[in-house]
Amino acid sequence: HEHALRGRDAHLLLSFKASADPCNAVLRSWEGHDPCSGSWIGVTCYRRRVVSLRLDHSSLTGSVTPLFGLTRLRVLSLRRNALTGSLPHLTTLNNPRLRRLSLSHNKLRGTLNVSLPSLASLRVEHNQLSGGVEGLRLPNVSDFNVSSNQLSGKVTDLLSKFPASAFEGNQGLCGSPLPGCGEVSRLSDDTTAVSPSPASLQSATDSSSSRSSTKVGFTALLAIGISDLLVIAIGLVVIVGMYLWLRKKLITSLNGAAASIRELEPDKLQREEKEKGRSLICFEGGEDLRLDCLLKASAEVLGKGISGSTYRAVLEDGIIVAVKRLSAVQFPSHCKAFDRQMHLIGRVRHPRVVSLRAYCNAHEEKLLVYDFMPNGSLLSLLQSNSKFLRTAKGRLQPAIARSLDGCLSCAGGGSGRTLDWMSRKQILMGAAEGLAFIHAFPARSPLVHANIKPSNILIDEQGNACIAEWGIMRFASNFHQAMPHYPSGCLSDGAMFAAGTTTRLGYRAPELVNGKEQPTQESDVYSFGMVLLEVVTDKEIDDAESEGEVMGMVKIGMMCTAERPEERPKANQVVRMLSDFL
Ligand SMILES: Nc1ncnc2c1ncn2[C@@H]1O[C@H](COP(=O)(O)OP(=O)(O)OP(=O)(O)O)[C@@H](O)[C@H]1O
Repeated sequence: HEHALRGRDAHLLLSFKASADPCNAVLRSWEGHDPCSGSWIGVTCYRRRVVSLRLDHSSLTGSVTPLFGLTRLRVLSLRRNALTGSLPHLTTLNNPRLRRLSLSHNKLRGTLNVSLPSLASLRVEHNQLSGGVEGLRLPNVSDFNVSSNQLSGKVTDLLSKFPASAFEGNQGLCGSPLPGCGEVSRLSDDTTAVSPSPASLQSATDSSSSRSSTKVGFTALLAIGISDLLVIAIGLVVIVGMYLWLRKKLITSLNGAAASIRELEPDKLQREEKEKGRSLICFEGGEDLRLDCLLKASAEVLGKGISGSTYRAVLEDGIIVAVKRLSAVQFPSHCKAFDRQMHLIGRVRHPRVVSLRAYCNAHEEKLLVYDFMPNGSLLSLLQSNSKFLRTAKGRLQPAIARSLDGCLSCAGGGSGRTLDWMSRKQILMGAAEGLAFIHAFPARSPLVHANIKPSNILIDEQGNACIAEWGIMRFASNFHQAMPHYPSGCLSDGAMFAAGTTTRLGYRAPELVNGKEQPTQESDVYSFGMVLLEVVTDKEIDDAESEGEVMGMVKIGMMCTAERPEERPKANQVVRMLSDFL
């Protein structure tokens, strides 16, 4: 039975592929009948059943319907594609385990009917969904957004706890937290009530003219005047009295409230501080991560650097994340600025930047949870590509050679693939795009990566390079020691020569060597330039086509590694220059 269900998972994924990627451009790795072989991009399995499918920003088209036949699915994330069609009625019957459904920024139509107690996150903003929201029965959803669709009708009581931003951009939706449904019609009623019709105006004129024609005696006029004055005076006394009474009440209650806040505050703060210390602070896409689950997850060390160790953690639901455990020596304090920086990093979302999904800043533990990049780092690619390792492996006993493969994958998943010229250019371009995005991100002061080196350029499921681990190093206590420089002998001589560097500074810009200057966007460009020179001057490039281009790329590297920071190009200029080679 299980075997048949596995076969069904494969069949459903392949029928999704047929409509989503008809040209076989993105889902090329979806081949054969085993989605759990580890080679199908975006697919995560647990006990050989598909539990997660993440293919954001993948230019997919067609219908998502086949995917809802995956009965073990927990996470479905297909944001920013061009998916069309409607969503089927989702119930516990078909999708009993679905926890996260992220289909924002697509072209989905039809109505929303989802009754799933298991669902914790529903994001379908920026689609063309229509109809009401009464079909959403989601008692446990904590992350919800249906904004910028064509939904209409009243927001149900169950959903009214979400902020207005979760519903905005739907012309026809009304009711808390949006303006009330009756308000528009009441307003128009009021308008008709107060705006006099021509007929009523006519009759008012008639009656006033008839009054003026009536002769009223002086005594009567005096009596009317006095009674009017009396009414006004009484009214004034009542209003002043009420004002004084209300003012007194307000002051008493405010005093009481202030006193109670003062009394509660220390406790409350302590409690919050404690809770904060124990829990994860989650950002977009990490909403259902929990610290206890993370600590229980089976983990494997990916590597250890100056800033701490990184683990590959497989959570209960089969989701894989990378957890960076910051070294207590380098990051001993628990400062507010660190929290502010993490919140900033958690907001940065770009296909070429590894997303921070959550973090924990407790006194005894600082954990950063990132998307896991399954194809290792540029460092591992360069190493597994190196002649030394290949020739060494040739001379070794088969068993030892196999263990060398293992070592490479420990060091970040070295694939052993040949790094051809085109891949090198694409990796550099991806990293430059990620860096340019970080540099241009709006923030109070310019954002800086401060740790650019090949082990922080990671390769995602689709083979794209992404920039990782940025913005942390400025909190390291021994910041300058921790800055990216490389153990002598590792950076290729070609790169050192091209950069005109005689001393072994590695990726560290010369202005940072005295230990007084803080890293800047210019020093990031320097580090990137060193990486670029290393990638393009590698003796292993044996692609004849590349010969003419190498010199052009070296020129870019030399510009980036100019001695004077102000002479270096900006990251976005580097992107433009690199694009000429692609
Ligand atoms: N999100 C991730 N997905 C997959 N592998 C990762 C991820 N983050 C880091 N790694 C890999 O884990 C290994 C260890 O990374 P780590 O950041 O701890 O050390 P480092 O980059 O060598 O040094 P530093 O501490 O200076 O950053 C590296 O090979 C890195 O490529």
